[in-house]
Order: sequence, then C-alpha cells, then structure tokens
Amino acid sequence: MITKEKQTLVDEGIMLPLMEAFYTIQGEGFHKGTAAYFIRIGGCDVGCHWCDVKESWNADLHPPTAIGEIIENAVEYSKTVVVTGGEPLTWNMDPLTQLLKKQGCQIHIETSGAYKLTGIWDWICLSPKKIKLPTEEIYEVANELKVIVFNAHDLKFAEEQADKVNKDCILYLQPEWSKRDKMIPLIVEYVMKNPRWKVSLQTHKYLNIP
Ligand SMILES: C[S@@+](CC[C@H](N)C(=O)[O-])C[C@H]1O[C@@H](n2cnc3c(N)ncnc32)[C@H](O)[C@@H]1O
Ligand SMILES: Nc1nc2[nH]cc(C(=O)O)c2c(=O)[nH]1
Ligand code: SF4
Ligand SMILES: [Mg+2]
Repeated sequence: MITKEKQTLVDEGIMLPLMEAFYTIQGEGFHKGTAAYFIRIGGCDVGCHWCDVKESWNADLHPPTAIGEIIENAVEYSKTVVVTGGEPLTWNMDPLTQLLKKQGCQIHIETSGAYKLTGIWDWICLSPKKIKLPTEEIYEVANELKVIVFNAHDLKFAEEQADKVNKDCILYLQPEWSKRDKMIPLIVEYVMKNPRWKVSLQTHKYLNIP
C-alpha cells in the first residue's frame, strides 16, 4: 500500500510507477538501430494475451518514483528517450515530458493509444489493440502505426487502422514473437503486394539485448 500523498503525486504524474529503465538500441519500427534510453512505466489494463511484458501490468508492484529521479538517470545516458510500459498513457505524461524537454531530449512513446493522449512527443509509435481501441485523437498525430500480427485476421485489422491514421503516418506490420515463424512469410508476401506497408521485427530479441 502506498500513502495517500504518494497516490496524489502519481495521479498528477509527478511520481510514476517505474518498472525499469535501461540504455539499449531501439529494436522496432522507424527508429530501429538507434541508441536510446528506455523508461518502462508499470500499469496496463489492455490485456493482450501475447504481451511480452506481463510483469508490467500491475502498477502496485512498481514503486512510485519521482520523475526528477527518472530524468536524472536518463540524461546520463542519452538525449533520445523512449517512454514505454505497461501503457504509459495510463498516467499523466505532461510533467515527465516537460522535464525531459527542458533537458533537450528527443522523446518517443510506445503506446496502444487506448487512453487520453498526454505529454509532449517528438515521435509517437501507435500500436493499436483490437481489445481496447485507440482514442480518435491519437490517429491524427501518430508518426508510425505498428500493428502486431498474431494471425491472418490481423492484416484486416491493420488495414482498418491504416484508414484512420494521418497521411504521413508510416505503416508497419510486426510479427507477434511466438508466432514469428508462421507470420513472417505471410507478412513478407503481404508487404510485397501492398508496398505502403513495411516490415518491423523485434530486432533486439535477435541481438539478445534488452
Ligand atoms: C510492451 S508494449 C508497451 C507499450 C504499449 N502498451 C503498447 O502496447 O504499445 C511495446 C511494444 O511491444 C509490442 N509487443 C508486445 N508484445 C509483443 C509480442 N509478443 N510480439 C511482438 N510485439 C509485441 C507492442 O505492440 C508495442 O508495440
Ligand atoms: N530494444 C528494445 N526496443 C524496443 N522497442 C519497443 C520496446 C518496448 O517494449 O516498448 C522495446 C524493448 O523492450 N527493447
Ligand atoms: S497494451 Fe502493451 S503493455 Fe498492455 S498488454 Fe498490450 S502489449 Fe502489453
Ligand atoms: Mg519490448
């Protein structure tokens, strides 16, 4: 149990339930191959059955951490920061991103878009989920759409989502990790037939890095 005072600070986004933070290489999507500091914030109730960080879901397991402390560590490593989770938009991202901007950081977010968009972002990676669809507002500002392909029907879902994003949004299909051997051939064929899409792989998993 956390104190009422701490809960208020979490509600305001002054403290956040930090699961982990690490310096690595962005493995996915448009910025893959780029060194970045990852901030993984706990808490998500979207509930994707194939989620590769289920340990993040329960926010109570991750200690409320002052955003000043999170940022102090971040800037020691990199000016490119990726905020992920869990679902970062569970929380108010305004205070964290304002502080990161003051430090001159480029700030990226990995999000399902299922909750109100808060925060100042240089890059928004929207990875929509059927079970809890994105809010209308985020389609307008997403820089990349990254649809996870677990089965063939997800290609249909991908097209429906692509119809909703802005015209500059870059479109990616990423195989669900456990189904990659089956889904990669499907995705490859699909992208060759529909070249507005690109392939995204979880390259960090092939590189054996976080
Ligand atoms: C763990 S999520 C956290 C951020 C946010 N909740 C979201 O879903 O976008 C980070 C990224 O990993 C993707 N992802 C999660 N589990 C995956 C899996 N088993 N295979 C492929 N991608 C996965 C998500 O779709 C998302 O793009
Ligand atoms: N290297 C690396 N790249 C990533 N891109 C998105 C990730 C995420 O979990 O949000 C992730 C991750 O966990 N590790
Ligand atoms: S929305 Fe993201 S963190 Fe939440 S369950 Fe789905 S993949 Fe995992
Ligand atoms: Mg990951």
